[in-house]
Amino acid sequence: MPQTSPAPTSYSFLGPAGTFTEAALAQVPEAAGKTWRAVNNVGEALTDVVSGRSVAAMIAIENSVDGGVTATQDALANVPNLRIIGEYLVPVSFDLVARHGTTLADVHTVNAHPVAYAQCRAWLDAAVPGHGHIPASSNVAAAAALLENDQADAAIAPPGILKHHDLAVLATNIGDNPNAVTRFVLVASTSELPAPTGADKTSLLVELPEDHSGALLEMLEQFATRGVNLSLIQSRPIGDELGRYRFVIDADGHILDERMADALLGLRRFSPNVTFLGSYPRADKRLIEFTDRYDDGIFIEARDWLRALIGQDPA
Ligand SMILES: O=C(O)C(=O)Cc1ccccc1
Repeated sequence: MPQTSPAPTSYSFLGPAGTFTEAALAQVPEAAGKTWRAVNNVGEALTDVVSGRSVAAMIAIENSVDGGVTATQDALANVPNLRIIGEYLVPVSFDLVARHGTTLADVHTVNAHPVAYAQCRAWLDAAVPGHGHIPASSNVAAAAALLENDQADAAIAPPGILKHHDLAVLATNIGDNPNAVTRFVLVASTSELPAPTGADKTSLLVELPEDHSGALLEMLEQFATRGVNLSLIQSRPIGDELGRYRFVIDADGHILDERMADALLGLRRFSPNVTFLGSYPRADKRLIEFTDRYDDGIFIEARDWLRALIGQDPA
């Protein structure tokens, strides 16, 4: 009998326990009661998915204060055959923690995940001027390291860290923006599309054709002429030479919406490299608004009209 490997059931997330990424995974009903695998970085999470070790991975993709999580955007560009199947929002706030006995005046070096550090910079500059920063792989790893070595005097950690580590809280709510939110995506290796809900998002990576004036405008026209609104557009260096960029794009709507499908056809004709990262329900469940002339029926009628003109009556 040929051996078939069992379908994966575990979910990977940036660990250890207590991270915001874990809180995002807790929002996924399908993950309840399954094994959760704590990993050290986005690359490891995606490798788990590609290798079939995990059914899906939860990764941070954007923060309302610090912007796109570039490590995630680049990893999604470089690991093929992945699809985003869900989006989740987690409000984030940060505490400064230290080993017992440390006071704020003793703090010279701070462990922190780079995305957390970027969100607490103003507070740190005021309260701990001249401090050094040691990057950590996650918010919880930053705190855990205080008990493993004495390279740093304090760490930026999520509220609730004391449930996981015997540390002292020096300050709470040190984030520069009290309304900070991080957006996470659940990534799987599947070609199955989540069903359209009317409140969907499509994520794409698009490269521009060789340098020519108006190329960016032409890319944007693919969306504008089909009534598709963009909620995110960010450039990232492709990495092979100076001055070459890909665009990370989130567009309102689902690939099964006619206007989005038509925009994708336009992009495919125009761009040397389009990656479809997925269509999935928006975390905020906000229904997509568009004017009547971009309704599915209008696209279908136009296609049927053309077919009739060339003698290919629709069946
Ligand atoms: O999930 C975590 O806790 C992380 O360390 C990643 C992160 C960093 C900063 C804000 C949100 C998520």
